[in-house]
Amino acid sequence: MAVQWNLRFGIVLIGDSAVGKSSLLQRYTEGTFEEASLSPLGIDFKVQYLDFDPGILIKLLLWDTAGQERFQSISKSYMRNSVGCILMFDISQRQSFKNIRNWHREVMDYVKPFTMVFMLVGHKSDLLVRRQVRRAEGEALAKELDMAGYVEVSSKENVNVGLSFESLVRVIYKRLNQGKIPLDQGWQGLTIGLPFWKDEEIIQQKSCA
Ligand SMILES: Nc1nc2c(ncn2[C@@H]2O[C@H](COP(=O)(O)OP(=O)(O)OP(=O)(O)O)[C@@H](O)[C@H]2O)c(=O)[nH]1
Repeated sequence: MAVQWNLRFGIVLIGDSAVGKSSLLQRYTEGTFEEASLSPLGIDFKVQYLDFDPGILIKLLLWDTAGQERFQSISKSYMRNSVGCILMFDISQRQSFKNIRNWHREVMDYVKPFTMVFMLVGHKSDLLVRRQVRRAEGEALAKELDMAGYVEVSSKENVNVGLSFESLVRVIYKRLNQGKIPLDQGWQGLTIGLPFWKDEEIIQQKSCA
């Protein structure tokens, strides 16, 4: 029987090739880590359910994009199907951090007029001795670009993996409740399934796929 969810959020993982997007997704959804993982041929996705506030089940559609240039047109179409973006760099590769601004600009341009909530992830935090980006720099950039936050994560050592997704989901949920996320018919980024209570009013189903 199909799972009855209240909300469905599309979340896309974006960042340079080899920052660890597939590894983070694998750790989060399957609890495993492999030293060598195959790059998706353009796009891959996983589903995860989150028992959120009491009585609210959120279905996450998690899109794993390929960082390589040749796949970028494919990745773009999935940005529009998402309300959240895990924007990732590798703390041991300064260039991947420098590229965050470009990724951010590209996503913002592409998703207009829809909303995108970003979480900045400094990945491979286990590589402390090879660190090329300070935590304070990550925090400052997330603030400057008005992101939901900055978190340092290691998929290898399983540090802050759930936190990175759940903090993003919490901010999206909060903004939805504040009416800051316009719901357009036909937009797949955020979908309301079973009606749920928000304060005094009930949020009804707008569209359900
Ligand atoms: N030390 C360390 N290595 C990691 C971590 N996460 C991933 N890696 C390694 O980084 C490499 C790249 O990981 P992927 O998950 O394939 O990276 P990706 O961003 O999906 O790469 P593309 O698909 O090419 O865009 C692999 O060799 C992983 O084993 C981590 O938390 N710590």
